[in-house]
Amino acid sequence: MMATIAASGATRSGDAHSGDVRLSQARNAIEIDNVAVTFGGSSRAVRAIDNVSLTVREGEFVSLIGHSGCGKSTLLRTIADIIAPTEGKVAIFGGTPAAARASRTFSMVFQQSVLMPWAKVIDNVRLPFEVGGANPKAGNFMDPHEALKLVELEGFEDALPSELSGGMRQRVSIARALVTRPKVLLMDEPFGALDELVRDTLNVELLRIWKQSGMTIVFVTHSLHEAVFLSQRVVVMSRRPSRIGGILEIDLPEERDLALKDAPELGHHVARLRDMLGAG
Ligand SMILES: Nc1ncnc2c1ncn2[C@@H]1O[C@H](COP(=O)(O)OP(=O)(O)OP(=O)(O)O)[C@@H](O)[C@H]1O
Repeated sequence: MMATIAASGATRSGDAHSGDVRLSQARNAIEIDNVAVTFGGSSRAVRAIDNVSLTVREGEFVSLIGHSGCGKSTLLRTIADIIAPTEGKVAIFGGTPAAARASRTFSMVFQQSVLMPWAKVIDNVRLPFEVGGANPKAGNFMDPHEALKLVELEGFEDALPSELSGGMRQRVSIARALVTRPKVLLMDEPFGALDELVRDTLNVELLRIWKQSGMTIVFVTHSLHEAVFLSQRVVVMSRRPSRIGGILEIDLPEERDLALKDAPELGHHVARLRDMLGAG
């Protein structure tokens, strides 16, 4: 049975898409309706996720956690139109994931920064305009220089990826994801390969960008602390075939800085998530 803990009634300010968004009045950004994904043929079939239903409101920050191999990436890739559900359906602002992909409604960031090693940072950020069919003049897109400024990489436009640290490379990936001004950002363990201090810095930067942009973010992580620090809701997935084991509402203050990472309130939420994972 799904456990939903403590409604937060969270509100957000600084929304760049539509003014202040009160989540309770927001549109549904993502609707996942009874989705199941089975990989492989009949003799080697793997049921990765089963009977998953979830609604993410516009402007919300939701994290997915669960044991390794439980299907977090599979669920995210189903939203991103990379994997077609075997059963059920996914809607993004009421349309199909394929339509959302075509209209650049979402961007995705992966654990490894997938950059072109021979191309300068600025050209990596411009990539969606070069190969993705996004016309910088047609849409309300961001200047690539502005995207680099947002991730605090001003001055590195002409550097090659090999000249950057792992954290800086991941910032380039985020800038590239932001350049099309997506309404939804799907992030699959984006900071999982980074050391804790860099991860902390990027967590704070991501919250700032989220607040400024008004984006909806779905974030996969193994780190319970990271999930609690960033999110308004954390979705706990059970072991495979994965279902939603519970959802924890994070009723922490809206303004979050690094001091919160060591605060007892955050620790209580982490402990609750650990219990929920144990029960899954
Ligand atoms: N393309 C694929 N073909 C076959 N099986 C797959 C494929 N992708 C994922 N799986 C299987 O589906 C299950 C869920 O995988 P998934 O990568 O979604 O888990 P995860 O929760 O993201 O794992 P982790 O936390 O370790 O990254 C696993 O058993 C995996 O082996």
